[in-house]
Amino acid sequence: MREIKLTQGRDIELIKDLVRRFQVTDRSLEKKVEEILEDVKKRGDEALLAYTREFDCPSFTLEQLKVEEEAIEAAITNCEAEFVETLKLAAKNIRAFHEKQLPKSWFITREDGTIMGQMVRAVGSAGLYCPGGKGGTTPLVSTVLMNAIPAKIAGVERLAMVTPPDEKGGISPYLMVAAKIAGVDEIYKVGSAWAIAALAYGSDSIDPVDVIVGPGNIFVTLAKKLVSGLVGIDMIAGPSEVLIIADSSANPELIAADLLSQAEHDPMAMCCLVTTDESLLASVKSCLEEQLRDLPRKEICRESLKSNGVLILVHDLIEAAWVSNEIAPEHLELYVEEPWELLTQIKNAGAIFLGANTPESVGDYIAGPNHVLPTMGTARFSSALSVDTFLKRSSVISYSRSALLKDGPHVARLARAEGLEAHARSVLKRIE
Ligand SMILES: NC(=O)c1ccc[n+]([C@@H]2O[C@H](COP(=O)([O-])OP(=O)(O)OC[C@H]3O[C@@H](n4cnc5c(N)ncnc54)[C@H](O)[C@@H]3O)[C@@H](O)[C@H]2O)c1
Ligand SMILES: N[C@H](CO)Cc1c[nH]c[nH+]1
Ligand SMILES: [Zn+2]
Repeated sequence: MREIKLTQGRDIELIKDLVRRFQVTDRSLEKKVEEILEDVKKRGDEALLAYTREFDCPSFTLEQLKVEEEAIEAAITNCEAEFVETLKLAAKNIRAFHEKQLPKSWFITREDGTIMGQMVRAVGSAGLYCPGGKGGTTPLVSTVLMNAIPAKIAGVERLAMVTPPDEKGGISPYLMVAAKIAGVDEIYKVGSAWAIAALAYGSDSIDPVDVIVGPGNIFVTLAKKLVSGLVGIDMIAGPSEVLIIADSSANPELIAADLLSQAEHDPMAMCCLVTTDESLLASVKSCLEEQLRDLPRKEICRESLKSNGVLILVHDLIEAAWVSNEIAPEHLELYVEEPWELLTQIKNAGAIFLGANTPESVGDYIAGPNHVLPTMGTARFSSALSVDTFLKRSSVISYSRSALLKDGPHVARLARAEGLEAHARSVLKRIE
């Protein structure tokens, strides 16, 4: 892991590559993703089949693309009762949290009788990306709930979920059970950038959607970025990130465990410790080595720590907050004696976890807030997936006769100042 000592105070040069991590993403990846999108736009299902065979399942056929209702029913019948209980508990907490986000339409009436307001409506359809891991080996079941529950609360009529198939062309039955609990309407076994293309442009088998949400690896993330504008997207929810601010009260074993919990997502995951205590750095390093030994995904963790793991020493917690605000991490843990006090210094982070009893994992699965979060520094300007992601607001305006008589001349004056005579006449014809 890289070590940085900010002994001379706020030296932005020393953390520049972390702050600009999105800009330094390999441009050739974006080019590759562009080609995939173009190919799916042109060839539709044929391209989906070719990429799926090349990357996920060599024997895949188009008949396997859509998950049949019978397969979903079988998954539900065969699923362990305890697992269903856990999913239902997570769903309940996620629903309770997101229901609070639902905004209302509103209208105001002026004295002259004009009515104005904002009408909130859900998008018609949403595409939900659920990561499957290489070859569908590690599906993120919890992400099904995080994607679908806010969409349902918003009132989206059609939820189409995509996830990569495994080597045999199947998907985890847990994904199907979660999809059923969350109210997903269609499930397609297709992943990566080509799945995003299918949701954006449509293909013979998959109708296009209005909004695409959900996290994914760098290919999924770049694809979402590129189709954004044609469809809505939630945000740049790429490879996971955690930044932990710790003081001398923190337990190095738990810091190491929390860093590894994100490192295991992806070789591109970013794990960062910012501390005021130099001795903690050494302890965390040895705890990482110790814990890595028997982790099933230790190779992914090692790669992530090697390429994107950083230990930063700072003078005080105010400086730690500055570092974190510059990096704008997806997840921020405040593992310090007075986390609520430190919270007042935090400006940019997707989700913030306070104190020794709040490992980031509780947010991944059960607490209730959404785990689909902005990465690569985009927490500077974007937020967690929410009910809002699936809503649009239309302005509503209704003029009375007396209001038009009063405002009409002003409209005409402004329109003529802009050289737009037709605008002026459309009002004047009504009041003259
Ligand atoms: N930011 C968030 O909110 C959030 C939440 C959960 C997970 N994540 C991240 O989501 C990601 C999930 O990744 P994953 O791999 O488990 O699942 P994934 O579904 O995103 O990626 C697997 C797909 O990518 C394809 N792929 C592999 N190599 C490719 C290549 N060279 N070109 C094109 N496609 C290729 C695979 O064939 C498969 O279809 C991780 O990075 C994780 O950290 C982020
Ligand atoms: N930590 C991920 C968000 O970066 C979410 C997740 C799903 N499952 C486990 N973790
Ligand atoms: Zn996680």
